[in-house]
Amino acid sequence: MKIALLGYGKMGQTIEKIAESRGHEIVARVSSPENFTLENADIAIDFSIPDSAVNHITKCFEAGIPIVSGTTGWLDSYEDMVALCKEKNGGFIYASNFSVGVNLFFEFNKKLAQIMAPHNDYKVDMTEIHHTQKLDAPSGTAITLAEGIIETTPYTAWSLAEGQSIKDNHIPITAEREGTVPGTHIINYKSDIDTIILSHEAHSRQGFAQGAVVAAEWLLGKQGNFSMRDVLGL
Ligand SMILES: NC(=O)C1=CN([C@@H]2O[C@H](COP(=O)(O)OP(=O)(O)OC[C@H]3O[C@@H](n4cnc5c(N)ncnc54)[C@H](OP(=O)(O)O)[C@@H]3O)[C@@H](O)[C@H]2O)C=CC1
Ligand SMILES: O=C(O)C1=N[C@H](C(=O)O)C[C@H](O)C1
Repeated sequence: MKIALLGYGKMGQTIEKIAESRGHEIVARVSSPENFTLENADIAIDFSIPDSAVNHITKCFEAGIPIVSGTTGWLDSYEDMVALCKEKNGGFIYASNFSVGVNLFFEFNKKLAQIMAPHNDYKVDMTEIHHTQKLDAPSGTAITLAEGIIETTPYTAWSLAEGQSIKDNHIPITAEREGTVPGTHIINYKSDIDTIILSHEAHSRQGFAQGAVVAAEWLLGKQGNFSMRDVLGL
């Protein structure tokens, strides 16, 4: 595959190595808002910044290039991008986290939430820990985890825990920024008697990048809006 990398920072560069090791060619490395060309690309992989994601996705649909989007922090426009994908017969996968381990963790999270739903003596809270360069909070992964809990429990929303009191039916999410941490997510169910903890700790960016390349290989030649559940057959 000929791949355009939209965003060539920590993730773009890790994806480049993995894509080349799997026999793909990088035909564009984009790291500025200036006009860029998708000429010669079979597919685009976007790991850039929240403010550029919608523009990147729109340009790909207009150029008929399928796009794998890993950028977080732009999800207010997600439904618009899904509609545009349909209108333009595009190919699209967004995932807040492309690693296989985290996608399994998403499934465990939903199952645990289902089991915990009747036990209202347990209160849920979440902590995500990332490197200090991260622009958005909470992480996209934490938002996906919260949505997985909201599906089957009396919780109706999530709120960033920043000292103020949080409504009983909101899931508090604490976002910590520390050194170079690639990504850690911890879900606590706490009662007066005990705490149940489900956690995932990424050791590097390898899993995110590998998952994005696998998603791109899977998406090539398909039309529609897909998820990592489709890619992994979950
Ligand atoms: N879904 C997933 O599995 C994962 C998602 N992410 C998400 O991916 C995104 C990128 O993460 P990461 O690589 O760590 O971040 P970096 O800051 O390392 O890289 C961002 C890149 O985007 C570039 N950029 C800035 N503005 C634009 C623009 N307007 N158009 C194109 N490129 C631009 C930056 O260029 P410059 O350096 O010149 O500013 C830089 O190359 C984040 O949103 C992060 O949350 C991260 C890991 C996994
Ligand atoms: O910015 C990061 O680094 C990461 N972002 C994603 C997110 O917001 O969930 C995925 C991963 O946790 C790393």
